[in-house]
This record gives sequence, structure tokens and C-alpha cells, in this order.
Amino acid sequence: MTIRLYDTSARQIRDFTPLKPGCVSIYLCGATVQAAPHIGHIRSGLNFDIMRRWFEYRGYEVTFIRNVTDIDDKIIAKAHEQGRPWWSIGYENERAFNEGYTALGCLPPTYEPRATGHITEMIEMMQRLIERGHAYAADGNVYFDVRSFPQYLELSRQELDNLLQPSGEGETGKRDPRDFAMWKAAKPGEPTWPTPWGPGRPGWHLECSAMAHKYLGSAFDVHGGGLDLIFPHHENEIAQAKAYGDDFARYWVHNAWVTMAGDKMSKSLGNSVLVSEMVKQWRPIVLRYYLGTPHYRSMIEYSEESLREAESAFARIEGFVQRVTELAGKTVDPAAEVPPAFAEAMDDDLGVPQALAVVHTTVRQGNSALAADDKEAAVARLAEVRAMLGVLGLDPLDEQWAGESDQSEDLNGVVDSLVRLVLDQRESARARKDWATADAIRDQLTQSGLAIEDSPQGPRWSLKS
Ligand SMILES: Nc1ncnc2c1ncn2[C@@H]1O[C@H](COP(=O)(O)OP(=O)(O)OP(=O)(O)O)[C@@H](O)[C@H]1O
Ligand SMILES: [Zn+2]
Repeated sequence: MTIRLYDTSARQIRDFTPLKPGCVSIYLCGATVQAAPHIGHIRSGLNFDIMRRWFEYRGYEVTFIRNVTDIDDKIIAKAHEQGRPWWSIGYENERAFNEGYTALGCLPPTYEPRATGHITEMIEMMQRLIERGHAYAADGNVYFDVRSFPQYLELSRQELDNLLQPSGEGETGKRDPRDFAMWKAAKPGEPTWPTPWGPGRPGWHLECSAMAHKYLGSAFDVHGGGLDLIFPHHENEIAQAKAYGDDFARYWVHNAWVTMAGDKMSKSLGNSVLVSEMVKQWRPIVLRYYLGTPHYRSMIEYSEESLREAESAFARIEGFVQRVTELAGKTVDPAAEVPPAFAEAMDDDLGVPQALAVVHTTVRQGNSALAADDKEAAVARLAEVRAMLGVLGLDPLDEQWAGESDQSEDLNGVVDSLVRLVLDQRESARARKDWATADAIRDQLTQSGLAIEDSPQGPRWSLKS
């Protein structure tokens, strides 16, 4: 019953014990809102949405923070390029991210703080770090002195002497080239906020240490983000927070990427597939299945073929849900508990692929029960399947998918009456012993992707698996 998580910091799977019994606090590095989200971004949100749902299933009260980085070099550059205010770029893309998360069924975070709303907290943090000898101001910038913090680079297990940390534009006055900027001095034409060290704007790393402290306190349970954030972002977050006096995160969890030809899908590499485009071609619930069911530590190499596989795997589950619901003549409620094998898989570092195998096995058992006309068993399997899908956010009968399942139910009804019409013709051919016509009809239906099964109640159709 203990949840175990792979902790990047320990390089191993550890038993999860919450800081406060019955509660879990999670901080996830969210979007830098310089452009609309690609499916890699939403994968990250989705992996942590599943984590949050599992903790909730296990009875924890979850506080889930996912921040918005609404000021950054690329946002400013884009604003200049397009002759727009920097914040209009941020607001527009923040909305696009939220539409993406919502389309794929991610529950809203408890709080979603924006970096620029926390300048006061950041200044307070820098002040204390300067007082404690961990930071210094130079030419209007404020730098973190990496040599003052001996645990620096413990998360990524690098040697300071081997480290190359390139300085950004205008980052002058560093004592050591590896010191990183917490605060950047004002440059002409850029937004600024006043500080005791002159006007400027926050660096990316500082905002997360300050917001995690504000919303989760000096220690919290899980810190998440994509693998790319381990260095420098998370190392720098740790340095600032711990040197400030916080215990900070107790478990570090990193999701693997969506890749294209082996490279991380990334705005800057130009290999992005936007969520807004994907939802026009694929049902959002299928996209959720595709992005959410591989293990969160496995890369997903994007391909249309694997998306189609996800689509047909999900159709097998959904077809079962629909058939039994029809047979039951009413909506079958999800079981109160998921099967033990599913729970065991989820407890083991969120083993969604193994948990999903339990869903598919249960669907197969349910289909056998249907074939044997054992309605009671079929309904019991459906209740289990719904409970499991609910935890993964993939229950097609859940109201969050209501819009789409209504549409597919309508379509299902239309297809059903068309197929029945054709099957009636096949039955008439068989009745007059015209086997050639009956077989030809059956072959044509099979070729169109339907499986026809003769049962004592007459022929039944389903989508071919
Ligand atoms: N291809 C990807 N696969 C999985 N997670 C990703 C991918 N790209 C970004 N993420 C994660 O999404 C979250 C938000 O990312 P952020 O907005 O900082 O974009 P980014 O990493 O700069 O993306 P890009 O490289 O496209 O500019 C982070 O936790 C990041 O690690
Ligand atoms: Zn962060």
C-alpha cells in the first residue's frame, strides 16, 4: 500500500512518506508562455495529473502547484518582433496552455501562480541570500555564488570544475563564470521592476524557489518537471532555496520527453506538433491515452502509426464499455476500488503500462462474459474497468468527456443501424441458401474494419481489434 517513486536525487525508487500525514504537496515547473503548447509540454502536465489522481485515489489531500513563467528572454524577443506588449504574448499563450491541459483532461492545479506576481517574494529571497553570503549584486544583476553552496550539482551529479555555465547577454561582473543570474539588470526596451540593486527583471530559476516557498512552505513533498530541467534549472532552484534556509523538495520526479527522430520536441528545434492542431485530427481522449499511458520515465517517439495503435487499443476498451452499458440498459457505476493488481502497478512508481495491462485483461474477461451471455459478470467487469479508467482520467463515460462521447454515441447509433441493414440482407441471403452473397456481404463488412460474430441472438458487430 506504500506508493514508491523514482527520485532523481537518490537515483532509485524510494518509498513515499509524506511530510504531513494524509497530505501531499507537489510543485511542477509549468509553461514558459512564449508560444502555444506542443504535445511534449502537455505530456509533462499529464504525467503529473496522473500522479496527482493516484495520490488522491490513495486518500491523500493533494496541493498541486503548476507555475507560469510569464517573463523571459524569448517572450520579450517575440514582443519586440511582433510590436506587442510582452504581457499580451504571455496571456495569449497561457490561455493556449490551459486549453491544451483541459482538452486532454488534466485537472486544474490547486494554484497556478505567475512569476511576475511574485517579485516581492523574489526580492526578499535575494536580500536574505546576500545577507548570508550566498549572493551578490554586480552592475544591477544579482548572482548566486555557486562556491558558497557546497552541495551545488548534487542532483545532476556533476563536478563544479567541469561545469560550463554560459553567461547570458549583459551578465557582467560575475566573480566566477559559473555563478548564475537570479536577477537581470534592466536593458533598454525591456520590462523592469524596481529593486534595492536597481531596476531589472527576474531570472527563471529564482521565481520557482520563491513561488514554491510561498505556496508550499519551506519543505514540500514532490518537485516535478521534464528531464531537461534537472540542470541548470532544478540545481539552481535547490541552491537558492536551501541557501535561503528551506529544506525544499523531498522527492525529485522527472518526466521523459516526447521526441521526434530522437530529439526532444522543442519550440526552438522547430519539430513541434501543436496540441491545437492535434485535437483537430484526433479525439482528445485518444491523445490522452497516447501521451499518458507509456511510463512517465520512457521517451515517446512521436509517430502517426503509434497514435493509430493507441486509437485502436482505446477503441477496444471503449467498445466494451459501450456494449455492456447498452446491455445493462443503464450507466454502470465504477467499482469503489480498483483491482489489486492495478493498484500494485500504480503504487510501483506509477506503473501505468502494467496497470493498463490489467484494464485490457479485465476487458477481455468482460468480453468473454458477454460471449457467454453472463450479464452479471460483464457488468462487474465494466464497473472495475470504469474505476481503473477513472484513475487514469480515461473513462469515456466521465462527464469531462461527455461532449465527445455524446458525439461518438450518436455516430455509433448511425453506424449500428447501417450495419444492421446490411446484416439483415445477409440473413435473407442465408435464408434462401444463397451462401455466395451471404459470404460476400460478410467479407465486405470485414474489409471495412468490422468484426461480425454470429450469436444465438443473431449476428453482432464490433470494430475489429
Ligand atoms: N518534448 C517534451 N517532452 C516532455 N516534456 C517536455 C517537452 N518539452 C518541454 N517539456 C516540459 O514541459 C514543461 C514546460 O516547458 P517550458 O515551457 O519550459 O518549455 P521548454 O522546455 O522551453 O520547451 P521548448 O524546448 O519547446 O521551448 C517543462 O517541465 C518541460 O520540461
Ligand atoms: Zn521551475
